Amino acid sequence: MTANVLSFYRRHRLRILKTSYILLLFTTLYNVNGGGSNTTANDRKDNKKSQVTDKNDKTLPSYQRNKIKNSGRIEGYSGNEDNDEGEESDVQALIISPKNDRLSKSRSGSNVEQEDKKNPNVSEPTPKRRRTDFLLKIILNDKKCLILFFTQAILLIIRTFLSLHVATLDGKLVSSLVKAQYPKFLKILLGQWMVLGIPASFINALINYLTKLCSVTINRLISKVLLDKYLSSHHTFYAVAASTGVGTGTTPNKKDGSDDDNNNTTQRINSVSEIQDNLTKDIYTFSTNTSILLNQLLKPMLDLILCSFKLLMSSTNNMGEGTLALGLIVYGSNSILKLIQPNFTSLTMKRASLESAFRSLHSNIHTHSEEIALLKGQDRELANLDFTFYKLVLFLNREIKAKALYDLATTFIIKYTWGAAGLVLCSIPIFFKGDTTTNLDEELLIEDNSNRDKQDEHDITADFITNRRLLLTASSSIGRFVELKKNVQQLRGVSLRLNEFNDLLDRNLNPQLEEKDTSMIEYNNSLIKFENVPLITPANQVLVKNLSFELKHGDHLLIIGPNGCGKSSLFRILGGLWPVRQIDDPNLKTKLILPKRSLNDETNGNKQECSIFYLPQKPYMGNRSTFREQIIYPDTMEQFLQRFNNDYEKGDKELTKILEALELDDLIAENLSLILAQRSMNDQTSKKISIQEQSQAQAKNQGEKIEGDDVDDRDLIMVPSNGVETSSADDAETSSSSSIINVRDAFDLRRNWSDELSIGVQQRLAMARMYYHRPKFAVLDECTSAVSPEMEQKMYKISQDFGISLISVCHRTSLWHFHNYLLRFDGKGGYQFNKFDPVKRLKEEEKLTELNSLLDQQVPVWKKKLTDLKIARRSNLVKKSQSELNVTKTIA
Ligand SMILES: Nc1ncnc2c1ncn2[C@@H]1O[C@H](COP(=O)(O)OP(=O)(O)OP(=O)(O)O)[C@@H](O)[C@H]1O
Repeated sequence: MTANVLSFYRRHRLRILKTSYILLLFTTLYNVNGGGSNTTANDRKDNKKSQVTDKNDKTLPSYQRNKIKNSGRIEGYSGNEDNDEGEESDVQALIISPKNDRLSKSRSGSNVEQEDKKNPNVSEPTPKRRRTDFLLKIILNDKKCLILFFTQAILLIIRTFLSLHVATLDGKLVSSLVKAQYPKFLKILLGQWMVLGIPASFINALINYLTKLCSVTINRLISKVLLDKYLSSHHTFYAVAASTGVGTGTTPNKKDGSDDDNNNTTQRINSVSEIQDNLTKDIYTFSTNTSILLNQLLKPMLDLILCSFKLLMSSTNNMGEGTLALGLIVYGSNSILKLIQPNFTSLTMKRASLESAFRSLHSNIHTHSEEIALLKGQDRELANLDFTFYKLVLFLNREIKAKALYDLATTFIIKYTWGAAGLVLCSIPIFFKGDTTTNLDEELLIEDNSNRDKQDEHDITADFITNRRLLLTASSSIGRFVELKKNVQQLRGVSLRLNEFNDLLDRNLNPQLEEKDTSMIEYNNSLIKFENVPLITPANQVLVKNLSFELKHGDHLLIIGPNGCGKSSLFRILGGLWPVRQIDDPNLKTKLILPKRSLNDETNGNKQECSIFYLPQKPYMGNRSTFREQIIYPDTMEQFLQRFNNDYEKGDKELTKILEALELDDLIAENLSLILAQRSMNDQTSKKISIQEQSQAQAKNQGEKIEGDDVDDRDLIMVPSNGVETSSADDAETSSSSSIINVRDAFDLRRNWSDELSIGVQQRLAMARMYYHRPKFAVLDECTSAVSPEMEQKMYKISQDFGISLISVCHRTSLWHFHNYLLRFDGKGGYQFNKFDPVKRLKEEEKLTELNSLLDQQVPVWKKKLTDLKIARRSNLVKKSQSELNVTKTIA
């Protein structure tokens, strides 16, 4: 039986060994991909362990901990050194939960239901399988990407064959060295080894180039898809920001400490920064890691297969079995490594989330620097920053600890255990030389003893070097597999983040919303009609149960009411930012008729006229855009040129007219003077540089070495000239006078508009925008609050002269006479909509004011008189009773 098996094995030895290698390789590969699920439990164990050890973590600067504790303003922070456990568990809860609870929520039933009930925009949770498709689909659907991967694969195969050839040449080289065969050595070195170097270097460089090209291509593809979705409509990016940013929490609540609460808080804190990271950092990391994936996967696989096959075919006996044994050792030790491997997927997600939270706080300070500075809120901000930074550092410490043990084990096992096993394998033919020749005829061996010895010596040296080299390659390939496992998990972490973001975008894509709303929404460019429309906030607060009114083009509506009654909310529904909800009463039908929202709607390539325009209290000023782009926003330059038949002058004239009407023509002069100042600065710099260049040339001629700060000065010349025409640097002295400057340059100037212009000027500039677009309806939400009363009157008057129907919220009665309809909210869910006679109403208001002031003046006077009278009456009574007493006394 044993003999049969042995003979079968001998007959099919090569096939059995090859199949075993491949099976072993694929099992290892499977572990690379499937390791994540196993490690979750380990990771939790790690986290628990580190939670205990980190309780006494003193690695943080004490000032941070003290600062956080002393501030006592962070919600829920115990502020007690002994009570670190609470804080730890809170931070831990935050860390354990994935970055974003969008995913975890979608897996936990009850939370989803509650959340979905609250937010009707949230659709059914997306199955996990769909998520994995998104990035893969993008890559697989792109031909260029596939070609790049395919070429990369071919090049990697060629490189592996070249490496094998180099290994064989190495063996031959050393063998000829040992035998002192110098001509043969030189022949192999120059004739084969060096020649092989040419294609090898070319292929290496090409692989590097293709990997980078692949990374850029994937980056471009994913960025395009996500950005297109993100900015697909005015609703999507607003809803995405609102859905992640709604909420008041700034720091986790320590005491209730539930995971979900913490998750929600993390999500809210991170929202803005998270989106930025998703659209920049995550895409970059994903594309870079994906582009090197093939290299990481294919190279070690090919190396392993080819090296082990080569070892199998080796002239040395039992080398194939030895390699298989080595493979089994590797498999076993790899399984041990798995036990202590941290979950890199979750580590990547958590780190990214905490980093985003920290960055988000920084950008918040940057955005609101003036307000915070005026409120002297730096201590509070520092405490918040410290707290967030503390959480990040705490997590990083844990991550380092978890990785350190793993790295230690990996290094020892890969470098030393596998290295030693490889050396033992290589030494077998040397130490057991007799065994390798047992099959040879003994007689022949005795006869050719001296010759065979020489031959064996040659074979053994060459084989040893070749085998050693092959084993080294195989061993480093297995090491790369272990690395690959880590990278694949990290890649999975990033792709989960991107998939979550994609799901969020999908949920907020406008078409879904419109589909739902088509029955309730109609478009009419000359009419705004609310029919039984409830005003409900995204937080489900009912502001007005049932609102109905109608406004035709040519009418002007004034909206008044107390703060928070829903004036701006009405505009949000009108602007399509909040969904239109169906009224509760089944007998009533909800309908909203409104003008077409978008300014940029195009039919057959022609831009349609603007139908509705919104002016908020704080106008949006796009920094880094030109003055012209500021006024024509959101139109592009192409649309501007199209409107004025490519005639800049005509367009700028129109803009100047608008600015003059708003008394903003000063801005043109201001821009021109800024350009002049900037240009003279540039002139001076170029003059300075030309002088320095001259002196440098002179110094060179004299053989002197010049030391100077010319590099810094050169940097100055990089300041953009903002389209100002300047003469050449040669006649720098005369350039100021000779250069031409015109109004067009003033409109081409780029400035930090939101920082450099006062709110009043910004409001006027926003009005200029409206005049430029000349919409049919304009929503003015306290948009003139920072403008002088005279200018305000002028602005409203011009608007009406342009035929714009105004829907305004304004507290000043001086603007009432511009309106003929009134919508009045009472702040308790009720409203009145009437025709509005401003003259009558104002007269009544004036009467009321007069009466009020009269009362204000008269009431204290009459009050005083009443008091005096009371006193007088009391004193009269006393006097009377005294006189009566006297009379009685006299009578008596
Ligand atoms: N994005 C939002 N999510 C949830 N609730 C909101 C949102 N925006 C506003 N609200 C709530 O809706 C209510 C009405 O807000 P709105 O801005 O419409 O008031 P307003 O009448 O314009 O007040 P004001 O005159 O002070 O501007 C407020 O209670 C506010 O808290």
